[in-house]
Formats: sequence, structure tokens, C-alpha cells
Amino acid sequence: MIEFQAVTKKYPDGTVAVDGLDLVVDAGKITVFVGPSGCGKTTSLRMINRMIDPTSGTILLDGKDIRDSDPPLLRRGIGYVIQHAGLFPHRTVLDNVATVPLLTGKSKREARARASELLDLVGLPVELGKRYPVQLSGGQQQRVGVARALAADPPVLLMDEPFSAVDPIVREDLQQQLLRLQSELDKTIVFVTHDIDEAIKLGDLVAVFRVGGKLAQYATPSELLAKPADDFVSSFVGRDRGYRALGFLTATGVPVGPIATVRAGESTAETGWIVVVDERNRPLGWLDRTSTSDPVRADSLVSGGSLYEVDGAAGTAGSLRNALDSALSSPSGLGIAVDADGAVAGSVKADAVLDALAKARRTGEVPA
Ligand SMILES: Nc1ncnc2c1ncn2[C@@H]1O[C@H](COP(=O)(O)OP(=O)(O)OP(=O)(O)O)[C@@H](O)[C@H]1O
Repeated sequence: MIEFQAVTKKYPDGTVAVDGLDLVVDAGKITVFVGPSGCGKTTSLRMINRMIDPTSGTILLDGKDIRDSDPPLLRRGIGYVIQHAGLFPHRTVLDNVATVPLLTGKSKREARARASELLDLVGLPVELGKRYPVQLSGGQQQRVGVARALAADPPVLLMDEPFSAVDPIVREDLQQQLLRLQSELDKTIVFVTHDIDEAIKLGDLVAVFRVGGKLAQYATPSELLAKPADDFVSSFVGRDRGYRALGFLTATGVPVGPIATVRAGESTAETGWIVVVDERNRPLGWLDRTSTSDPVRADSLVSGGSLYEVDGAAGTAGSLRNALDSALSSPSGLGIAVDADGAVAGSVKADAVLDALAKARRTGEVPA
């Protein structure tokens, strides 16, 4: 656990970067610091590993005042990941990751073996270890940065805009991977971003900062969307926060209706919009059939939008956002519901999602 107690940082030129910060970062959780540029996120983060010392106030790590720790020793227990990964350009990828185990007294062989394990853990082929950082893509470099930060198995991980410099698809991938890693590793992660979507996706708790280094709100993503503390948070979280909030509500109450399907190559008496499926009943695409003589071929389909995931056996369902997206993105207006194996389980209508939404609004689960 990391505790900020009345922490203020004033730079020599008089800039107050962080102003009276009180905040508890829970162990084993992802806490995101988010806010507009210059609101003191990075300064707050760097005070945790003593790259910057507060002007006043106290930071406790597991109950101990970090001022009493020797900075290099403190940092051994705190991994640090930054934008562009910050890798050593003249060392191979493997040696970049092996640096920390070497520092902690492991032999070269042990350090490299550990580095290989870590590359695997972050989803990189071990062969890439022989390359130099410049020979990797931006996303791969970020993965190496994460592997290096994890090398000493630190309980705490500080991540400063680690995914900001990569394109949106790679970024999404890195975010998913961080969530997967975290589900295995249970680190105490403090993650800085200026992107509210990233904050909502990754954070167990999200701290919204305003310029002047003040904490505007500290809450779970769903609370932040449902009950922004003030106008600043509400505008920062965005006008489509109602829509984002749908991502936190499961669509278990939304009825799954019938849907017409036909296997590719087979015949059917159905007309109108039909889902063509493969031999395992997985959707291949939509067919708009005007007459029963139209062939059912897999090569002339209209691709369907996103799929709505339900698991009838487990009684679970995707989010309302997932259900609504599937209905709105489908050419037929019917969202395709699929089960855990990806097989067609039925259909979902936008109206049914909107009814569920109206109910959630009445109970205050999402903002009206
Ligand atoms: N060394 C410094 N000397 C003087 N002012 C500084 C220094 N470092 C940061 N600041 C100022 O402190 C404030 C907070 O900076 P900080 O980098 O913590 O913000 P941030 O929220 O991380 O911003 P960004 O998202 O743009 O990185 C800003 O006004 C910044 O200009």
C-alpha cells in the first residue's frame, strides 16, 4: 500500500505541481492517475520512487516513510516503465532485461535465463532477445520495457504514459496484456495517463487531477462515470460518459431473441437478413436474401458488426455496451449473440438494451 499524506511539491521556480495530495494506493490493484497536461501526475508518480522529493508531506510505502529508505534500494522494489520504453540502445533486448537481475547479484547465465522467461511472460518470442531495441516495433519495445521493469519481481510498478506513443490497435493490445499480466501477478500498479478511456479500462481506482496539482476525485471507474464530483470531472470524463458507463453493466436482463441462420452452401426457405454460419455454427456474415432462389454462399456476405457475448450455461452476459454495439453495428439491426465457443446463440435488439438502460438510470447505476 502506498499512502500520500498532505503531499505538496513546489518547484524552485514557484510552480506548485502537486498541492496537498491525500490518497491511498491499494496493494495488488491498478490505480490510475489521470488529468490534463501539467496537472502533476508525473510529479506525483516520481515522488513514489524518490526521483522527486516532496516539499512537504509524507509518503508511506507499506507503512514506512520512504524518506528513510535509500533511493537505489527503494527503487529495487519499484519497477518503472516510461513512454518509448527507455531501453539501452547499445544492448540487446535480452541484456536490457537482464540488467536488473545482474545488479541484484545473479550470474550472467541466471540473469539471461530470467530475462528469457520475462520476454515470454510479456508475449515476445524469445528470439527477439538477440535484437537491438531499434530493430523492434514500438509495441514490442514497450513490452520489453515492461519485462525489464518486472525483472526484479518488484511488488510495485510505476507506469508513466507507457502506451501513449503507439498506435491505437497496438495500444489496445498492450492494455489487454497488462490486465492479463496483472491478473497473474497482483502487483501494486500506479499508471499515469492523460487518456480517460485508458484510465477507465485499466483502473481499479482512478484519481482525476486538475491543473494546480489538486485531486479532483478518486473513485472506481463506474462511480466516476455515474457520479462525477463536479463540473471539471464531468467535462473531463466526457459527454459520452453515459455510453461509457454501459461498459460496467452486464446485460443479463436483456432478452436474447431468435435469429435466422443457415450453413454456408445449404439451402433455406428464409428470406430477409439471415446469418450464414460455418460448420460449428459460428457466424460468417449476413446475407440479405430477397428471394428463396438466392444462393447461400460465403463469398457474398455483408460483414456483421461486433458480437454480443453470452454464456447461457453460466448465466453470464457481456456488458450493455457490448450488447448495444452489436445491435447498432449490425446491417440487419439485430445484434448477433454468441456463446463461449463463438457459436450463434440468438439475437439482441437495441430497443431491449435501451429498456435495460432506462431501468439502470432509474436505479442510478448510470448517469441520467
Ligand atoms: N523541474 C521542474 N521545474 C519547474 N516546474 C516543473 C518541473 N517539472 C514539472 N514542472 C511543472 O509542474 C507541473 C506538473 O508537471 P507534471 O509533469 O507533474 O504534470 P503532468 O500532469 O504529468 O503533465 P503531462 O501530462 O503534460 O506530462 C507543470 O506545470 C510543470 O510545468
